[in-house]
Amino acid sequence: MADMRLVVAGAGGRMGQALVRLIGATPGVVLAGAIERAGSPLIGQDAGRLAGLEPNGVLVTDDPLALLTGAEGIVDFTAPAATVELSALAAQMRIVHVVGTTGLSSEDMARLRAAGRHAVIVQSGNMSLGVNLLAAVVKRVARSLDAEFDIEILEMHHNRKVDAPSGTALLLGEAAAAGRGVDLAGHADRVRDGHTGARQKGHIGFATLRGGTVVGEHSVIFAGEGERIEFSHKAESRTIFANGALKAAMWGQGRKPGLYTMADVLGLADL
Ligand SMILES: NC(=O)C1=CN([C@@H]2O[C@H](COP(=O)(O)OP(=O)(O)OC[C@H]3O[C@@H](n4cnc5c(N)ncnc54)[C@H](OP(=O)(O)O)[C@@H]3O)[C@@H](O)[C@H]2O)C=CC1
Ligand SMILES: O=C(O)C1=N[C@H](C(=O)O)C[C@H](O)C1
Repeated sequence: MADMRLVVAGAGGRMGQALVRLIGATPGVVLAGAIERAGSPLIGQDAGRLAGLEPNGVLVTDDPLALLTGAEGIVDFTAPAATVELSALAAQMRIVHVVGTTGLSSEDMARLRAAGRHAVIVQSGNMSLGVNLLAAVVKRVARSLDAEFDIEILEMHHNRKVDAPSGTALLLGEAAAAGRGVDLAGHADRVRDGHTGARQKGHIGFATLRGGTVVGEHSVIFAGEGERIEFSHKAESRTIFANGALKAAMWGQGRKPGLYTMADVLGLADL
């Protein structure tokens, strides 16, 4: 089978550069294009050189439509508005759209679901194997512990991150809520400030730290009477996310259109 031709959206960003490097080193995929937003100073630059490699001849453009006609997939770690637009183009082209972008609203998710009628969309707040396994463990543990155990989710990221709580923290919160059989939206304490009153039983709390160059760290804490169970994941490199994203792209090729998650890709969905 011919190599899967992939376009990287946000190719000049932290994740975009990691993807360009990994695509160059991964059998079965080839870099078919690189996109940045209109007006970006990166337009016209060589994507390989931007990623710290030898020039690869793929020049960054702001015209996704032209690139996607010659591609089987797009890997997208950008911003919510861009991701929603790209999902509509992926639907038009009937290709695979891997969405790593976080900070998506429920309206954005509805747009991705609609695009999934025609495209294969794989969306996850964290593409790593470790975090998706952690989510499966958290769901299972939450099923066994009642609301006497308070669930708190703590995350830390680098000082350039723009959304909070992180996509991973929310994914872990969804897993905990699913294990408990409740909906996260009605049970999440995403921010605490001032005289909040005592903790509400059954709620899932989030705490956000930002600083330095931390790639991504998450802990889920089950705090009970006289004991505490903690599960953590520490990302040491962005390659783990890029690796998951490429796995998702190849998994999606030839699959029925739909909105999928990394749990589907990794065979963890029924845990
Ligand atoms: N799911 C996962 O496993 C992971 C998800 N992420 C998420 O991925 C996203 C990107 O993270 P990161 O790489 O660190 O961020 P960066 O800011 O480094 O990169 C984002 C890139 O996307 C570009 N961009 C913005 N709008 C558009 C557009 N309309 N078209 C094309 N490119 C665009 C930005 O350009 P400009 O700077 O000019 O705006 C920038 O180059 C975040 O939402 C982050 O949370 C990150 C790591 C793992
Ligand atoms: O912005 C980041 O850097 C990351 N974003 C994702 C998130 O919001 O959880 C995944 C990872 O933790 C890095």
